[in-house]
Amino acid sequence: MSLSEQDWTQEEQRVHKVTEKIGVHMERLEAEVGLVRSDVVSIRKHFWDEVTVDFSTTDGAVETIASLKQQAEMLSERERSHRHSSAALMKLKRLYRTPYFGRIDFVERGERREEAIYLGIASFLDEDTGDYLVYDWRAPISSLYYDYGPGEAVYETPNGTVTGDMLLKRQYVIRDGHIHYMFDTGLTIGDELLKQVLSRSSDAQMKTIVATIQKEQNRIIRNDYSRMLIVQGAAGSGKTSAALQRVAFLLYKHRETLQADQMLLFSPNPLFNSYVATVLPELGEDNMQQTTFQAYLEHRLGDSFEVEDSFAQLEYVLTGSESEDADYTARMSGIAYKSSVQFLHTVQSYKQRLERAGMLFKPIVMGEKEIVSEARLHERFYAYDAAIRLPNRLELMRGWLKDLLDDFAELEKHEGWVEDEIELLSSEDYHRAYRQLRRMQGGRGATFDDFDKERDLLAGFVVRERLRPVRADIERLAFVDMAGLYRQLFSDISADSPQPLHWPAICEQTHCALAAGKLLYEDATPFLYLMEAVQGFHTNNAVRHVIVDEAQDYTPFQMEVLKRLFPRCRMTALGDLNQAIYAHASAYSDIDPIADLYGPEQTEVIRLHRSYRSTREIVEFTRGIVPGGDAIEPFTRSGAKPRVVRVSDRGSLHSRIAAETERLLREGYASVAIIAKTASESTLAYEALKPLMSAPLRLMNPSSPELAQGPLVIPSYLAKGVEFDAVLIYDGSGGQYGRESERKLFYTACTRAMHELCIFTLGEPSPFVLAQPSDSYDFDSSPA
Ligand SMILES: Nc1ncnc2c1ncn2[C@@H]1O[C@H](COP(=O)(O)OP(=O)(O)OP(=O)(O)O)[C@@H](O)[C@H]1O
Repeated sequence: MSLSEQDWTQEEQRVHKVTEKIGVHMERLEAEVGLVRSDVVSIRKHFWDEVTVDFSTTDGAVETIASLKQQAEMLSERERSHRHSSAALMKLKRLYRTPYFGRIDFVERGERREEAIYLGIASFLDEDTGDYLVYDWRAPISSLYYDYGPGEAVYETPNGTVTGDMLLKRQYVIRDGHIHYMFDTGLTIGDELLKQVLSRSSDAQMKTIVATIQKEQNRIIRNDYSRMLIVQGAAGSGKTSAALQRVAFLLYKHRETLQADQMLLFSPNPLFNSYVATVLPELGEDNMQQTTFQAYLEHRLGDSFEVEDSFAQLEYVLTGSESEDADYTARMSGIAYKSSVQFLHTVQSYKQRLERAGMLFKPIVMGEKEIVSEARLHERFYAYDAAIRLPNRLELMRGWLKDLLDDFAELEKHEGWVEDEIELLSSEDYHRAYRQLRRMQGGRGATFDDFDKERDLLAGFVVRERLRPVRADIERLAFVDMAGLYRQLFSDISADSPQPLHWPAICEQTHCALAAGKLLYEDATPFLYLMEAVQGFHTNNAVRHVIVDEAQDYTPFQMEVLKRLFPRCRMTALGDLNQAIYAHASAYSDIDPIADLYGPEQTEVIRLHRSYRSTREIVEFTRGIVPGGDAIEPFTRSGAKPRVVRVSDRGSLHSRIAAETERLLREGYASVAIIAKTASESTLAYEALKPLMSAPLRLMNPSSPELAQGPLVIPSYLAKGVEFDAVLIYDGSGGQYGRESERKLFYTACTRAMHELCIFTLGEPSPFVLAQPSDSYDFDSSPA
């Protein structure tokens, strides 16, 4: 629809008027922020001037504490106010540059007058008239913009449904107070604008999408009733984007009760964490908490075991070969089994059996001396009423053991070694003992003037110090032999359940790793689950919403652990079965294990079929790689066809890749990723390519904290969730991507490309390439 000159003039004038008002408000707020800041500085500087310190009398102490408290409260109130007004100022600054991006004219049923609603990243009120000059994109009425085109339209408010007619829907690109583009649109949110947005060059940070949210994405963002929302969507369909705008939406809708630190995102890797970290701040919200499942495993098990990480497992899986290595074959079978629902059920029934028999304990010892034998622990445990749950029995045992330890300590005081230790006490220890004694007696009458008493107290101190680690072990239930219980589980399976292939070798591998103090990645979560089932599940009630990105990579065990860990939270799980790259992927032939987590009543599944990231040509090529790919719809943005470049030796491979990278950089692409299959192949590629390039090349590995700008080399599994202007597959030959299990990895790597995709192959291309229609890519086998 073409817009008249008058429209342009009016709209320009409005932008001018609104930015002017925002400017006035900003100036006022800037002054306010300055004042509050100087208050904070001054209170911090003169904190002690205002406090009269007097601890010589009880009244003096009470007064001192009261004045300290008052001073601290005043400081924290000023600090809060500073944070608040600084955040408001930041928001206004953003609005000043881009006050709004959309407009709808809406007339409510039964009303005469239409209202023009302008949408921006935050609301802005005209103080003189009380009118909204800009509506927050998350306000109830703003959903009209995302859900409807001109015509009848409906939106939900807390007071019910509002129906009416949308007379106009207009989009703007406003930068620094000037309208760059403006057009009226139909039902979808301007394909034109979306095309422009998607055509731009990517960088190391994800962008907000509020101006161009699509209807199906809006359903995800505004869904506020399901306990579990599952988003199953094609690569590049906006799952992560929708989830992040959803966080912003929920923070807005529940602003009285929900804070950013009560929302937690589980990311596939730390690189991804940094990639998405700017989205919420750009929307004027604080960032939510971000972590990885691996970090959680480390936190829970890292003190007792060396926990293998998921990437080390993947490296093993991707570099080994079934035909050459029996260990490898057994481990692959073990990974699949240990990640299965069947194994989850086996662990659950094992736990039930432990209620009646089979618990294993470690004797409680001090050095060589046994304080409580294994047999006694065992006997005590099964002496409790069988109806008492395992964790509760252990809780009772903990109390019992602490009492036993006190009795033991009392007797131990008279042993010869104690006398020797007292003799050896340094003056520092002696003073510690004295201070401890004072503390225990509440600071009253503690003196070392009586020799016997002194000896007794020092003996108590010495024994207590010696028993400190024993007490700590009892506190953390270390007397339960968890490694033994996990090992025993495997003998149990031998007895009465169906066993996977290569069972003896799987048991052997598990035992060896445990004996070396290691937990293989596939064992870590089952082990944690068993530990929690026996000792009691850790829970976190503070977190109210958990978002699991790349949920297809989570095993049923991991999902179960998350469910139990966050019993009060709602969950959003984002996944794409076509990108299930782990060896345990067969655990999900569909999303059932995730869908079953909270049951159908509490679960909603939304599917996204449209892919926005890549050009039509790239989507048309990549969707052929995966089963069911026909359902993936490309967005109407065109670019060059993917290229397949076949070379015959590694030297040409490197020179061609270097030349291609340089070309792409010259053409203005900011992010060019050379994606290798594994970390070891990435290192090899990096070392060879670095000297051939004029631009600085970066190597990404599992411990890289953030995605580098510019050209980089990255292992395929680390590129998950992120995107690049151009992707060069380092070696897409049949040798590298030939096994069925590598299909999804190859798909994941190729779908990282936004504008250009080039697959280099050393020899025969992968069967996943050759299976594509030959007109879906350009083939080049000429020498460099
Ligand atoms: N409505 C939209 N408006 C503008 N850009 C969008 C929109 N939806 C998605 N995009 C863009 O498409 C790209 C892919 O989005 P995103 O990473 O959220 O997809 P995804 O489904 O999580 O992808 P993957 O599963 O492949 O990691 C991003 O650049 C994102 O900004």
